[in-house]
Amino acid sequence: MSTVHEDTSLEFIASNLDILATILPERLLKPQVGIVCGSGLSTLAASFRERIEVPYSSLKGFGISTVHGHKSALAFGLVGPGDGVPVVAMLGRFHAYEGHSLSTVVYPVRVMARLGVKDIIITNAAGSLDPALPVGTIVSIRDHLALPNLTGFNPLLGPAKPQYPRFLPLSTAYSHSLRRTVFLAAHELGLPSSTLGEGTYAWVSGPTYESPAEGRFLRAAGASVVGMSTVPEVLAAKEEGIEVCVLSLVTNFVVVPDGYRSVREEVEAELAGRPLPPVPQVEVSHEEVLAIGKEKGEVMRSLVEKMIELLGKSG
Ligand SMILES: O=P(O)(O)O[C@@H]1C[C@H](O)[C@@H](CO)O1
Ligand SMILES: Nc1nc2[nH]cnc2c(=O)[nH]1
Repeated sequence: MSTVHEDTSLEFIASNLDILATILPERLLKPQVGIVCGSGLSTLAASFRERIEVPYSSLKGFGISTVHGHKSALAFGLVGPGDGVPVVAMLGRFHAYEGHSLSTVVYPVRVMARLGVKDIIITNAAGSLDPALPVGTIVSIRDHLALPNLTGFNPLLGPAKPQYPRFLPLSTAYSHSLRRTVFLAAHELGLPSSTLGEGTYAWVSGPTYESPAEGRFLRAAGASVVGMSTVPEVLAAKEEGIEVCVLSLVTNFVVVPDGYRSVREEVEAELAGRPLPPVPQVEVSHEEVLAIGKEKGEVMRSLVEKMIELLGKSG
């Protein structure tokens, strides 16, 4: 487990506001939109105006992100024309598989809430379980399937707190209004319709990628993409009353063969002098995930920026 100080009281979380007030100018101190950058996607914050990066190490209660493709800093800045919309981005997130507790995983979202963030755009790299969502597609998430939550691993476990609902409904977790904004932004940018899909995100703990049987199971259960993050942040944001949008970048296909070729038949055919064609041995890697993030990061960035612009206009 993380060695981070695990005080999640509102007072402790809010003490970061005092630290930030000594670093940031007034106009950056009250971000309206929060962004969580997924694996390889920290360039989402590359074009913030008046950008100021604050390392997690200079704040209280933050972990350190240990995954390649994640930095450990918040980036503050302005997005869009005119005065711009004040925003804050997590340039690196925490995953439970790194050994972080779920309180640490969701902690930055709670800090964003104290800063006054109203809307959050959570991004991730994910594997596709649906041939209609090929590599490079950005998937606007409309629902989730969280096996860890169903089996007792939920960031909201713990004593009831008066400021939060005890039983959080999730039927509206993925803001309908923000999901509309995603498609309106894509339209304004003239993105081809194939760039953007819609689907359900399955959260698994990782760090292993799915076995073929697990992939088949998740697909049969209704998941469109699968990843190792996001859902804890969604739950905390919803609990904090923040409107949530999730964008998954498909970086790979989950290997889901329809069945298994019998190795007995393969060996017997070979011995009989009629060898069968070799079965391709496909494996996903984090390097591949990061490479697609790099390749598609610009499209994701323009989409997120256009969304923020539209949110700024609608107040
Ligand atoms: O932080 P995200 O969810 O974008 O990262 C994904 C899930 C794992 O952390 C990693 C696997 O390649 O990418
Ligand atoms: N669990 C999981 N996470 C991913 N993140 C990026 N690709 C994948 C994948 O195929 N499976």
